This record gives sequence, C-alpha cells and structure tokens, in this order.
Amino acid sequence: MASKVAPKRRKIVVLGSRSVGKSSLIVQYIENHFNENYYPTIEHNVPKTIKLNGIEYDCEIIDTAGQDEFSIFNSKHAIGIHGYILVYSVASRNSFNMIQPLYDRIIDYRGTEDVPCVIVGSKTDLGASQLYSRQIEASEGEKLAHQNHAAWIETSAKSNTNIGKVFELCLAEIEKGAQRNLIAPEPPAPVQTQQTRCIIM
Ligand SMILES: Nc1nc2c(ncn2[C@@H]2O[C@H](COP(=O)(O)OP(=O)(O)OP(=O)(O)O)[C@@H](O)[C@H]2O)c(=O)[nH]1
Repeated sequence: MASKVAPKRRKIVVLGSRSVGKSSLIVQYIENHFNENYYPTIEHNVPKTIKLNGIEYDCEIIDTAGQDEFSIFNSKHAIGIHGYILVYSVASRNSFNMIQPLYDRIIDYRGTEDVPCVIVGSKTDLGASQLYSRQIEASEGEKLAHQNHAAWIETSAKSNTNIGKVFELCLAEIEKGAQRNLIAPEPPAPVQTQQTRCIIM
C-alpha cells in the first residue's frame, strides 16, 4: 500500500516593536477585516493552511507581544520555528531601528545566518496621510533586507495591501531553506492498518 504523505507543517513567528501592526496583519490575513483599536497582544498561535505552488502547508502563525530593547528576543522563538516575519512601521523610525538587532539576535540563537525571513514595512497608508509622514523610504527597507539576505515587502492592513503576499513570501523563503536542507524531511504519515486478529497472551 502506498504511504500517504502528511501535509508539511510550518511554524512562522511574527516579531517587531509594539503597535507596528503585527496582529492587524494576521487578522486581515485570516479574518479579512481591520480594527482601528489597539489591544496589546498576548502571545497566541493561529492555524492557517497556506497554498504555495499547488502544495498545501499546515501553518501555525505565532502572534507575539511587541518587543522592545529590553525584551528583544525570547529564546523560545529560536527553536522549532521555520520562518520569521519581522515587522516595522514605515511611519516609525524606532520600529525600523529594532529590526537589525532583532535579526542579529535570531541568528545568534540559531547559530546560522541561513534564516528564512521576510522584513515587512507596515502601515503604508499612513505614509500617504496628512497626519503622519513616512519615516522609512522603501529603498531603506529594501536595503536592510538585502544586507540580511531576507525578502522584503511593504503592506497596509488597513487598506488590505500585500497581506497575503507576506505569508506566501515567508513560505517561499522557508521552502528555499528546505532545499538547502535547513529542514529535515517530513516522515511519511503513519499508515492506518486494520487489526483483524486478536492475540491473547
Ligand atoms: N493606519 C494603519 N493603522 C494600522 C495598520 N495596522 C495596524 N494599525 C493600527 O496600529 C495599532 C496597533 O496595531 P496592532 O496590530 O495591535 O499592533 P501589534 O504590532 O500587534 O501590537 P502589540 O500587540 O503591541 O505587539 C492599532 O490601532 C491598529 O489599528 C495599518 O496598516 N494602517
């Protein structure tokens, strides 16, 4: 009997300063809506099946409480994580300045620079508003990503711009890593055999 291949499981963690829009990114992706109110996040995992190149992946997206210079990286986010989404707001220089130390901490903990990662410039709608001005140009975000061999994209959860692409990019980075053997191949799913006989010992 041919063994059935289990869907690949992938764990993605979303990191970045407080209030940059990590939860909004996830909520827009999963539930297709945007909330103007700010509720500080208590870390939780969100399941989502993501399809890439015709293959379905069982993903777990970890929404974290925002990091600051004191709580920059929790070592639990170094183990068992397949991909990283690092978010800054294009309207906040401070949040952008957190990305490099955060990335450095990840590679320190993992002991390799080969880390599947997407850097995301969020809240692009604010950059176009009259109340806030853009503090981080696209070229600056792109350069940072390039220096760290990461993918990069700008988004707006409010106007639902590029949200799905963030997760597809992350999965694509993970699969590129898998081809470089960053991820051990999945074992085949156990085959359910019907027990037809009973042995009394
Ligand atoms: N204009 C605009 N506001 C946004 C966008 N994304 C999030 N926000 C707002 O920014 C605030 C913070 O958003 P959250 O998604 O809670 O941010 P977070 O990064 O999860 O915050 P922490 O829980 O502190 O880590 C909320 O008031 C959101 O409505 C966006 O794309 N555009």
